[in-house]
Amino acid sequence: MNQVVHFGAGNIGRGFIGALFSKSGYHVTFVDLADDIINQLNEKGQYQVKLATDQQETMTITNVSGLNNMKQESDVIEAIKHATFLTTAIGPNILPRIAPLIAKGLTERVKSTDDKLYVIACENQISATDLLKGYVLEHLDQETAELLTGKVYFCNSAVDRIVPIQNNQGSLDVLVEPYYEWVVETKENIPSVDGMDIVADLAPFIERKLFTVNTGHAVIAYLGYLKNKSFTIDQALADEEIVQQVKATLSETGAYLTHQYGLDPEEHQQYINKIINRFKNSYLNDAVIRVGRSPLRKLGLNDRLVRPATEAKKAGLSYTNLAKAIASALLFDYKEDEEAVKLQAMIKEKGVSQVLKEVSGLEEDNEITQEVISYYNVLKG
Ligand SMILES: NC(=O)c1ccc[n+]([C@@H]2O[C@H](COP(=O)([O-])OP(=O)(O)OC[C@H]3O[C@@H](n4cnc5c(N)ncnc54)[C@H](O)[C@@H]3O)[C@@H](O)[C@H]2O)c1
Ligand SMILES: O=P(O)(O)OC[C@@H](O)[C@@H](O)[C@H](O)[C@H](O)CO
Repeated sequence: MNQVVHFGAGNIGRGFIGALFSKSGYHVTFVDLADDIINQLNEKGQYQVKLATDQQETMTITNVSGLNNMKQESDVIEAIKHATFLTTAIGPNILPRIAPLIAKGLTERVKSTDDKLYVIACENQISATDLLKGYVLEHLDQETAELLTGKVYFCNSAVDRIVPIQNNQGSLDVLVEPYYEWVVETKENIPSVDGMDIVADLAPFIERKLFTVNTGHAVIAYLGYLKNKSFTIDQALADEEIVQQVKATLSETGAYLTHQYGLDPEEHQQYINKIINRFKNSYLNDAVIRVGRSPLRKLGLNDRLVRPATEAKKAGLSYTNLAKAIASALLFDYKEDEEAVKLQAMIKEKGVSQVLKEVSGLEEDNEITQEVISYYNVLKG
């Protein structure tokens, strides 16, 4: 049986990527540091993926097992030696931490086989696999790095499926939305996996996804949080002001995307409408505090808020609603979120303007910065 090593046995790992591989006839070895999940994967060897619909259709995911990367390093290396795919869905900030072990696995693998391995980071970040490759190369000597050529392929990807935080007392089962899209960039003839779409150029796909699904999601999460910290996304969308703000923001990202990639405006509008309907799914129970998580990452230069704003500005397009979205992200002060706590401490110590410079790469005299600050003061009240 073909093998996959997947880092991150969380919501997307179990509810999306692992599930697709299992359904395509692969054995999936999940690698995670959460003992409870790893033990259950090994004891049960299966779990359920349940769709967030009226009927709650359920699929059983089999041929799964788990390894703890902190305690079973040599087993992970062995698994990498025998895999066809190595995937991650662990969070972009964690990639540097798993890179040393992946490097060890690749070092052993290229000594023992010429079989091809496809590495795909399934994270909400532009060029996540390239970033992972860079971290891995830092841990390889020149000779081993050269041996990867023609044997190990690093493919960027875009993943789309809403999987909320699970409310099921530590069970392995995962509730997911029915919709999914997984686009992988490669020119190689890679083994087919049900649900994986191959493209030669990912840029329009990842930007369309990140600057529509994730920008829209962030607007609802941050404005929703300001209205009620315990809102879910669908509850926030019951507020007409938030609906209008999401639509206005997605018109701005839409104008940039159509300008940049020559998308058909009508088709893109249908894509936006479909996504707003996905957000309204009340079965998902998706908390604004999950969607707003890690605001420092989300305020990054290349992420869902700042990049479309800077790109729209460059193209002479409107970015005022994106500036408002950035301002609302700066107000995310959820105490259980490490990055939110850090962000608020930075704002208190240095002021918004300096934070925008350090976190988002926006200079003080940038017109975007000035708009963000004026919205920040209005929203702060
Ligand atoms: N949930 C979604 O709707 C969704 C959709 C598309 C993409 N994504 C992306 O997928 C990635 C994962 O998101 P998620 O929602 O599944 O998060 P999650 O928190 O449910 O899963 C992350 C998993 O990684 C594990 N982990 C963390 N640090 C680790 C380490 N050092 N070593 C090993 N395991 C470690 C955690 O224990 C957890 O099981 C993120 O990049 C996210 O942006 C999420
Ligand atoms: O995972 P994040 O923190 O980058 O973003 C939060 C949500 O917007 C995200 O998880 C979406 O649910 C997902 O990207 C849908 O495909």
